[in-house]
Amino acid sequence: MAADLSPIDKAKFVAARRATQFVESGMRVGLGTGSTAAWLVKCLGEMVREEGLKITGVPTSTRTAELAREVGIEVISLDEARWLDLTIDGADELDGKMNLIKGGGGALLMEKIVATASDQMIVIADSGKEVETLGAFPLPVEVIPFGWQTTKLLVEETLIGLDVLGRTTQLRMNGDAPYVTDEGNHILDLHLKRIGNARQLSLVLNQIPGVVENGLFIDICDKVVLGHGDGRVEVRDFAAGLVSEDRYDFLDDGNVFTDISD
Ligand SMILES: O=C[C@H](O)[C@H](O)[C@H](O)COP(=O)(O)O
Repeated sequence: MAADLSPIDKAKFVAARRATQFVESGMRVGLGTGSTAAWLVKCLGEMVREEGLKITGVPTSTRTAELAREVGIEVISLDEARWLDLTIDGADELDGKMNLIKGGGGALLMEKIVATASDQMIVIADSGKEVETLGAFPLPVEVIPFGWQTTKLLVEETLIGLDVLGRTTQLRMNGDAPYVTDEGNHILDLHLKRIGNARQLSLVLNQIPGVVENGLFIDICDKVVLGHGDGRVEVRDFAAGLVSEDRYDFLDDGNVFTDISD
């Protein structure tokens, strides 16, 4: 599964693979969206098929639902599960307090609902996603299509009084048409460059009529599994700091080896 990967894909893969160590049989697991989460779903699928792992997955997008079914993971809805043991998902940016920007792939709304409905959220990412201050990655804000231009103006007006460096907002496009999320909404990408107070920004954005949710995940993530291009992978816990650092070796036959002790 891991033959001939570029360094960035290696980093994503080892983060995903290491995170599977936190998944136990019987768990209800929130399955994230994006290229890193796709590795996770593939690794979990392999464990279901070859090692008898028994889990039910709650996907955070139609893309992830399709992939999960394809690799053999039983899929249920959040309404069926109600509450989850664990969610594992990627991120576009993460800071030292484990606050995140998510939604680069348009799945922020379902991702935030699923992560919040979980006892624990683990973020898997390549080390390039780590930043000192959030904001270089454009912040996705999901808005309902009705009156989106007015909502955009209100968002821009709101940004004037806040601690951000840039204030450009753009409707996300899919070719010539506005991008439409799984829930039928549009996305405004906010180019803020630097977000001084992410908690305040998140609260203020969600008060604007027409805004459904924003991509700031504050105090939601409990653990980060950070992969590096050379196969190293760090596990960090919000409470304990750095918990472990392991290294995966990529063998010529495409197999991956490590001796993780926990
Ligand atoms: O909407 C998409 C999600 O928030 C993704 O988890 C995020 O964009 C990271 O994706 P990737 O793992 O592809 O960088």
